[in-house]
Amino acid sequence: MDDNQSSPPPLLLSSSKQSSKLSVSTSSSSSSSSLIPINTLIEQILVSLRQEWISECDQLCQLLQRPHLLALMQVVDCVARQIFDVEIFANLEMILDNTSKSNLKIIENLENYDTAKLETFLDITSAKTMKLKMPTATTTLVYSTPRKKRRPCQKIIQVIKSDEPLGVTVRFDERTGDIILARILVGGAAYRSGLVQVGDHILEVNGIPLRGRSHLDVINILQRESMKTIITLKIVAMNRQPSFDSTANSQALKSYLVKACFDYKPEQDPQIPCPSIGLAFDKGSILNVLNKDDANWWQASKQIELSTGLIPSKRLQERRIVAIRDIKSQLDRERYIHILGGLLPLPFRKNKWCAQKIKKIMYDLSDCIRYDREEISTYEPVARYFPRSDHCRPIVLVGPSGVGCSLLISLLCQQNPNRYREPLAHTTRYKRFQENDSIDYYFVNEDWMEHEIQTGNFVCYSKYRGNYYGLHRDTIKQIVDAGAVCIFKMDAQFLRLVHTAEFKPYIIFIQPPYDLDRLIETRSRNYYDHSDSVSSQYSQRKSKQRFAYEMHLMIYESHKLQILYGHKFDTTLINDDLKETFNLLLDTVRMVEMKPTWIPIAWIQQQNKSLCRI
Ligand SMILES: Nc1ncnc2c1ncn2[C@@H]1O[C@H](COP(=O)(O)OP(=O)(O)OP(=O)(O)O)[C@@H](O)[C@H]1O
Repeated sequence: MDDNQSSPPPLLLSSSKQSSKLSVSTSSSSSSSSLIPINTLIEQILVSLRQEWISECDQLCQLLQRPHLLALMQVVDCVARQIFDVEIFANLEMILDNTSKSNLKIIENLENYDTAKLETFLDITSAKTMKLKMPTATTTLVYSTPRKKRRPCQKIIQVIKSDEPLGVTVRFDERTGDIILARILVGGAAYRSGLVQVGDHILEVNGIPLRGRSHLDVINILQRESMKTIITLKIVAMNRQPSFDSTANSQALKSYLVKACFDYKPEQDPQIPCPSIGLAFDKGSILNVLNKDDANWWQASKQIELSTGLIPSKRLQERRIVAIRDIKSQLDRERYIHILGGLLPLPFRKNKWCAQKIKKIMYDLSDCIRYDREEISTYEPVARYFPRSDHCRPIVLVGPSGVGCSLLISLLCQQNPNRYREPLAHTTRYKRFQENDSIDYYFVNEDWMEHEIQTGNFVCYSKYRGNYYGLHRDTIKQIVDAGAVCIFKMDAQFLRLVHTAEFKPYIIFIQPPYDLDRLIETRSRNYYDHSDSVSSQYSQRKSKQRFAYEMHLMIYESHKLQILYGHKFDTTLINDDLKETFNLLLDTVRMVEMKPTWIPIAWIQQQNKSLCRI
């Protein structure tokens, strides 16, 4: 390069200024012909910085070593070479680690590079780098044929990534035989490269031509090659935007958080376009939905993991649930039932005591009178709720009969009676001699109670031996207004009456251990202590059978509750060892009091609406 040349490339100039300040001896400033690549300059600056004992130098070192910055600098060097026509690449192999022969070919082809396009590419890459946190390094090189009039240009692109998948799906055009990019996962390696777009045609992958092969062959090749760290694609770029479309990108990144109301295992889903990029999740997981462009398959990531995957859209999942519910044949139900999520195989063998019951519970949801068929839960939009001093979220325990909800509540209330309080129930039963009104129960007359039930003031109620028992919403409100934590158990079928913006309850499911022997072991001492005295061996055996049957039923009931109402549970505690369960309960309740928790976004919207009305 001529010394008198008016405008040297800005990045090179700034680098050499920097280097002189840090006393790096470079020959770049003295002679134009010995202009050195930026990457070499950076290495020299790093050597010099590492000799300094200043924390800022450390930070600068880290910045300069970022893979994306280095990738950008490689491209800048290429551009500089084109513009200034100087030999700046002394050693091509050094520029690209792991350079294969095909990569060298790409570099050779850079001779014919369209500089304007390279600059566009730089814009794209830098814009993406600014917008996204990148968990893995993605380096991209691009070679494109000169664009002829109205003809889409062919490109060879290269993505250097970790062992993550490339993050794309393809579809086949049966008419033309083209293999077309159908979907690019937000945040995936291909997305971060910014070099491919939905609609591009893929001609080759790592030098293997794809056209003319069977679908299965193409899928196998793509799956195998896309897991490699360096992947080179020959594509025909269709419908390209002239420059990076930042609005489209920000649209794609507009995410929203949902709580999953079903379990999902992509490898068991026969309909997913590509199981390896599916996102597995459990009921209750919080998902970040990043892209809803496809009506059937959304793109989402989990809260803790950054990688994006495919999940069935709300519409698709709702349709499947409805379809599966109406399947008549038992065999088909068993085949597709996993798509519903949560319908687990039984954890123990059927026996003569409950074989009939099993079938009903597991497969005849339509027969279950408690099940609300109108409610199809797939994803529930959620928001964070920060603890407030004027509203402690009530804690509701739900579980199969006999699992231990009452015992846990009484232990918690004994631990701190001022902080944890159980609301008193109402009853129409007559007051017994030793009982006191407002201490044992609120004793009320039947007309009043029926009227209150009609007006929806009882959050749960039942009739036992001709008498009503129930929990009035005012009794819960009184405890909440007093600033205490209201804790009570309730039948799951009434959850919707209390699962409201007014109370914002935190629902804990108390589950028995699903190991039947363990359940019998933990509960048996209690049972035999309290069971009637047994005289003969026969009646003892009968009593044991009856007890085992009850434990069976508890597990069944628990499964059923999880299937039907699991999406409403905030957490699940397994009541195995009583002391451990109690400690877990205490930790959970304290966590709800002190830390942010997830609530349905609808509760916040409802509250805002009612504030507006005021
Ligand atoms: N972890 C445990 N280990 C041993 N026994 C337990 C455990 N949890 C509960 N129990 C016992 O199980 C019995 C039933 O408990 P509890 O009455 O609390 O159940 P519940 O869920 O309230 O049932 P229900 O709704 O039918 O009243 C009690 O005798 C209790 O002592």
